[in-house]
Amino acid sequence: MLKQRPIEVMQKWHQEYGTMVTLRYGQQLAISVGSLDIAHDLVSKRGATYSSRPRFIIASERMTSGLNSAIIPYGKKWQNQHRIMNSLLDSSAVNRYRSLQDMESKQTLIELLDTSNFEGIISRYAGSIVMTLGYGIRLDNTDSDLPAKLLQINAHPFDAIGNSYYNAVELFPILDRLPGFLAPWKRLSARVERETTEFHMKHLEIAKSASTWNWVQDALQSKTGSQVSSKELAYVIGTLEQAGFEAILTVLRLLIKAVVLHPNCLEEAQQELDRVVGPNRLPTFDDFHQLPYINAMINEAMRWQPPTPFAIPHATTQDDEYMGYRIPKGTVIIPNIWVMSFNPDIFPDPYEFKPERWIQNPNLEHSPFGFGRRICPGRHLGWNVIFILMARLMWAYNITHAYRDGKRNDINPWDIKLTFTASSRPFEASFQVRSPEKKKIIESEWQAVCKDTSQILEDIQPKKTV
Ligand code: HEM
Repeated sequence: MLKQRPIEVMQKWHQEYGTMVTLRYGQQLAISVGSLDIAHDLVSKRGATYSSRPRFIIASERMTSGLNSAIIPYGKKWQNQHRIMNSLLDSSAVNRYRSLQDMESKQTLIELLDTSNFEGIISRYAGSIVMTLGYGIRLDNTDSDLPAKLLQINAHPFDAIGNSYYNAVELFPILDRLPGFLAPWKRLSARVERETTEFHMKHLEIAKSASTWNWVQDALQSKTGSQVSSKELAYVIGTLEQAGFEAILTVLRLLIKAVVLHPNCLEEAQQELDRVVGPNRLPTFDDFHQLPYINAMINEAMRWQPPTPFAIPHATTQDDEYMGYRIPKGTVIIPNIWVMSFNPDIFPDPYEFKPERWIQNPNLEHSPFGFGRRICPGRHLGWNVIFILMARLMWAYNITHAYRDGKRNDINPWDIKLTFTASSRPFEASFQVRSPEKKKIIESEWQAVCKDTSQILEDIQPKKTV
């Protein structure tokens, strides 16, 4: 059962007061929006007004030099960074990255033949894809500490945003003028800033001197990318690495949990895979449109336990009026994805994991990637990386509860770490290959696939026009 956490308190307020709940803390006004239509009306349709972020003195200005694309205000700097990110992540760019995901998902399949300890394995998968694209650095085994480091670097600013002690500084910015010995956050922020900058700069340099294509080199060849400073570019790519890695890992873990807890859904997915793909080959990206149930599972997982329950709060840059209400400049807008996801009028039995609802009603809508101009730029890559691995895992394996000393390791579906993001706490699962024939296919596919990072990057770089 859910416990009363701040997120559920807000849910109660929405049930009591309706789809828009106004909160006031100090001088700051915030509106939690619990309806998809209203979020679209405001954030998507009135993008010129609703695309900034609240001022984050500690998380943005101090900890990340005002350069973390996800939390900087709307304006020229964000537009430049957005242009760079978009050219690396629009759907045509993302389609070129498929061969890398093909190889990495095959490695994941082969690793699971020997162990069910999936956490390190999916972490390597997600980390290797973003680090290879970003910098040409492949993680070919689970020993690398880079995935853990990416999580840590990403956590610093977002933990600061969720920290009520630091929020006092955001509410009363005058506190930030206190001398260092009375303002301990300054020392901590300076350390975080140093570590984050060193981490991103180190990888930027590696990527620059790499012999093959990567995101850094791609960006440097563009007009905008060549005009921003090295430090800013290091942060743009670094933000993609940390945000992308954490989000992909969170959704993969969530889907594995959903599959273990809902064997009927795994069975349905396997029937679809057996029908469309058959026993003699792995699923590929070409099967995407013939696998609606797998796509419905991904949709439903992100609805059932939204990875970013409040998106990232937006802020208004001018006064506005909506349905007779005045919304002043500087209002924080919280697209409350959590509340939207559990609306029983749109999603009956909202706490149940029911992929079939997306098949029964193809017009069903939700928005796990946020809204408007700040919508997640990594959504196409994220979906592909998750789709191909889940399709292959469910084709190849039965994924069930783990047993220890004959006793089933039960999983509490709602054991979630809820901060700025919602991520399932570690749990165990068992992966058993579905047949000796499938094992052979996994082994032969892994043997045949090109594992040479340089060759793969060479092939996926944009083709020059002559
Ligand atoms: C796979 C699941 C993912 C989910 C559920 C997700 C979700 C989100 C959400 C809700 C936002 C905030 C949008 C808003 O402000 O309205 C966001 C922003 C962002 N995401 Fe994702 N994301 C995912 C994958 C990725 C990937 C793979 C990358 C990078 C490769 C990425 C990079 C970013 C960045 C840079 C932003 C900030 C955009 C801005 O402020 O302009 N995300 N994401």
